[in-house]
Amino acid sequence: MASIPSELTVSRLNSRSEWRGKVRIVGKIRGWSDLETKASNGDSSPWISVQRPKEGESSDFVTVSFGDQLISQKDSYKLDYCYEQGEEAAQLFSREVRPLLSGVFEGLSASVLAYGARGSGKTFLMQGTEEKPGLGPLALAEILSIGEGIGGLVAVSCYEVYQDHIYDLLEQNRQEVSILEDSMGRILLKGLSQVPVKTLPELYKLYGQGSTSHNPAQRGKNDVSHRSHKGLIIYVSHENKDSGVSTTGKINFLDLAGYVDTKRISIDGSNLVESAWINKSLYTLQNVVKALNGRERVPYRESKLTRMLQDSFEGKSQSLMVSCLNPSFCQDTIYTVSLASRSCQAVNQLSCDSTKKTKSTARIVPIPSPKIGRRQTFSNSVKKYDGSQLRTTETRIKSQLSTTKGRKLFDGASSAANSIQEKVLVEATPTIKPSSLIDTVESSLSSVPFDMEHSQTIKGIPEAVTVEETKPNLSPQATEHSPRINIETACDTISLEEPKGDSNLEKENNVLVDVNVSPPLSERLRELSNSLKSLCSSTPLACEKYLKEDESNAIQDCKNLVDPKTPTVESCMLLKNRDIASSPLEACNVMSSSVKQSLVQQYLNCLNSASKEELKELKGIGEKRATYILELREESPEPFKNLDDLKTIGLSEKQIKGMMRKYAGELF
Ligand SMILES: Nc1ncnc2c1ncn2[C@@H]1O[C@H](COP(=O)(O)OP(=O)(O)OP(=O)(O)O)[C@@H](O)[C@H]1O
Repeated sequence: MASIPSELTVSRLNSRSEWRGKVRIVGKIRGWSDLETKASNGDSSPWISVQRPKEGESSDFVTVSFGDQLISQKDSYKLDYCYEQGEEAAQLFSREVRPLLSGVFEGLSASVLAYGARGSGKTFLMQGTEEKPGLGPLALAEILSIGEGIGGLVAVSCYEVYQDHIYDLLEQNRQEVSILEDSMGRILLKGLSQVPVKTLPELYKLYGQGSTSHNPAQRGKNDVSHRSHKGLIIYVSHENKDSGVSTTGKINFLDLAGYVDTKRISIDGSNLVESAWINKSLYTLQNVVKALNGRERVPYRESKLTRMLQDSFEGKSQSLMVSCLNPSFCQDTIYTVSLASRSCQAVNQLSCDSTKKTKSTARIVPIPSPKIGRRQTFSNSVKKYDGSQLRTTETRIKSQLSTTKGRKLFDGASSAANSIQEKVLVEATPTIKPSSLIDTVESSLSSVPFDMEHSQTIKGIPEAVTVEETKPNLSPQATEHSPRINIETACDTISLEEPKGDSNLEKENNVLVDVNVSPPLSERLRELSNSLKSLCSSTPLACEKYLKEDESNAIQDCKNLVDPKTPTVESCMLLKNRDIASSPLEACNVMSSSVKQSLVQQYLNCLNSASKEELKELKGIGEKRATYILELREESPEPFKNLDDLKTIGLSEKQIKGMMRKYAGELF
């Protein structure tokens, strides 16, 4: 029988004791570059110091401190470990990455993420050079040598995440990759090629090939800086000769784009959008890491980055986050390490309390086992719904508005995104195209929100859950790819925090979710989801169709839903409201929020697709803003995903709120 080398299993088992939570967070101080060594004239003492726990101390953490004549106070942060200058990728690999590999051979997923300020050595650590290979090549070399012994097949994918779009770097035309989820909850990356590799030089060749896609000459004129997250996935497939069961495991190496404080550094319009996307995905990632060991719903869907990593975080998967630190003064490095420390302490606080917790919320997500072939891509086994038109949104909104409270609707409208204690029951708000006014039974079902008070009256939602801030998932992608009602996602909890001054960090460290409360929210919501699904399935045709396996049939079926006997929007909403609301007033409130979201979404869709002349007719959008919006749309097809995104065109929160009030008021 082909078995996994015992030293790997042993090292993995040994490593588990160091793994307090699902995510281990370590620091890595970058070595001096040749240029820096020359410039420093021999005086190159780092501004970061690392204190390790003294013998006899109970703490396992290391403390990272910053001190320098340039900053007055000394800040210190706790991490699981910190690698100092002189400790290179090879050491980090042996101690942190090698232990993950046996899991990969067992069919599990793992991920290694490097993040940090610009120039903090992320690429050097992850990719390295041919002389000094980084973590990705070191892992591949080890996987190839083990794979050879057990007859395993190894393949790789390379991708980048640019402004919330994923591109295949091994395809010359930079094909866009879509994230799909099958009925088992497995994440499939449609359009991402997997190329078999047998030797390390083959990987370097592919890297070179992939990096030509980064060649500015091959990109558009607005694409000069092109900061993006870049990833390498190594897949290992092998068959257990005894059981005949074949498994595919994978390990994801992600070189995250550097964090830049856009408030501190002046950057031009296009870079601002780029940085905003990068920072948004980094905040989401931080929130995902914080939520992973808790009962909170993990907000994977808030960015493509975290969504695509979902199955590398779930189940038995383990992740390593390496916080890369500049050896000389860099404000963004302090911010990076403070994020790392917060995530680390959240993870560890939660894992310390794990003995008090009820059973884990983690699902074991089976990993797809594609047959690895030349440029093979995952086939799309997931149904997709094309948003067929049943009736006009306009009519629906007007009729809904007649039952709601007009102006009050938009108190706090600057954030459908920010409204505290607002919850969406299902994952996606309808995507309403101004031209066609799409409406669907599903999107109507999807647009029913409820607030925490309501949520606490629903069977299955624990009252003691503290949700700080929540926002509806307005992502059109979510609608596109996930036609089924998914209540868990709706309850994603994110903290919409801006980068804070470091003085606030201590305070924030204390704001943690009370983990002693049980049972897990996601589990209880899953029960609720199932009861709603059965409710839907008791109505003929409509809801059921989304669950069909065959995509084209489903699309055709949805198109056929013009049958007047199809359950109407109202009937579906009524059914739902009856479940959610305990009184007519509550039902009315639920409907109000729903209408508010529909209007917000319609407004955003208009910003994302209307002509310049139409844009200028919108309140608050003049000639300049309309031009800028068109520029933003050239860079990203849908730059406005929530009302907060209007800040990128220079509108304040107050202005956004005022605009939305007028917009809603004019309907009357
Ligand atoms: N351990 C090291 N020893 C010597 N030089 C290093 C080391 N790590 C990184 N460098 C050098 O520091 C510079 C920045 O490194 P790198 O490009 O990896 O940073 P980065 O964090 O990926 O930057 P960006 O965010 O801009 O992509 C490079 O010139 C690199 O060669």
